[in-house]
Amino acid sequence: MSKVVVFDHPLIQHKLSIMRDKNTGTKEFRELLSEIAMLMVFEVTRDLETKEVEVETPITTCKCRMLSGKKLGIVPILRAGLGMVDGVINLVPAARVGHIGLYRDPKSLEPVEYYCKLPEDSVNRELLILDPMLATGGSASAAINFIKQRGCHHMRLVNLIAAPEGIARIQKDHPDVDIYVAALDDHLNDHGYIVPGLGDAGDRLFGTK
Ligand SMILES: O=P(O)(O)OC[C@H]1O[C@H](OP(=O)(O)OP(=O)(O)O)[C@H](O)[C@@H]1O
Ligand SMILES: O=c1cc[nH]c(=O)[nH]1
Ligand SMILES: [Mg+2]
Repeated sequence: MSKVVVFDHPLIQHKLSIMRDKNTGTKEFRELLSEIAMLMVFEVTRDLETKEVEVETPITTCKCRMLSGKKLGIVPILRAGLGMVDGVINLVPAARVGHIGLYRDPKSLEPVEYYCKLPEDSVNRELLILDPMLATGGSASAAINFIKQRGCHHMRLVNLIAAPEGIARIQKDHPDVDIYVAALDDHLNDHGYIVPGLGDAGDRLFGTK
């Protein structure tokens, strides 16, 4: 069963509250999403493997620790997931970036694929799938399917806000994928939007509405 980790750090919660406010404009929304993504990835990567290495400082040699496990890759789900890339790259500059293009059909709420390009060596990487919103879970589940079809089986899902419906969908379809969120909201409305949520993340990020 997927583990669900909710980050209740005061800085994350403060910034997310500003993002939820309907009066927050595109510039601030974009900056906050990037900042929260950076704070989240700090915790998401807490259990990465390290190994002991010897380092020569200007004073002496000492035993230190450095990353030793799988290299990381990040996979934003377009469009809104793009807003989390910079924040993550700031902390993990060597990560390769793949893209999955999906939009949710407004009537059926089913995901429609329009792009998928993953790094060639994704199979050997631990992938962080980025999307601010986990609503019905249809988009994230489809994205995970694409990734698994390409032979990658090590991934984590990182969302800003999740609805219980989305969590249940991922736990059913992909019990091997852990989910990291900044907030677990109440429910979905009749249009499939998260309540209370923050509205349409892609439109708020790119100012398209
Ligand atoms: O869990 P689901 O019910 O599938 O909904 C979540 C999806 O909806 C949003 O994308 P959207 O379809 O609005 O595309 P956009 O990012 O291009 O705006 C969001 O960024 C997720 O990808
Ligand atoms: O609340 C929601 C649900 C899906 N996509 C969004 O951008 N917001
Ligand atoms: Mg959208």
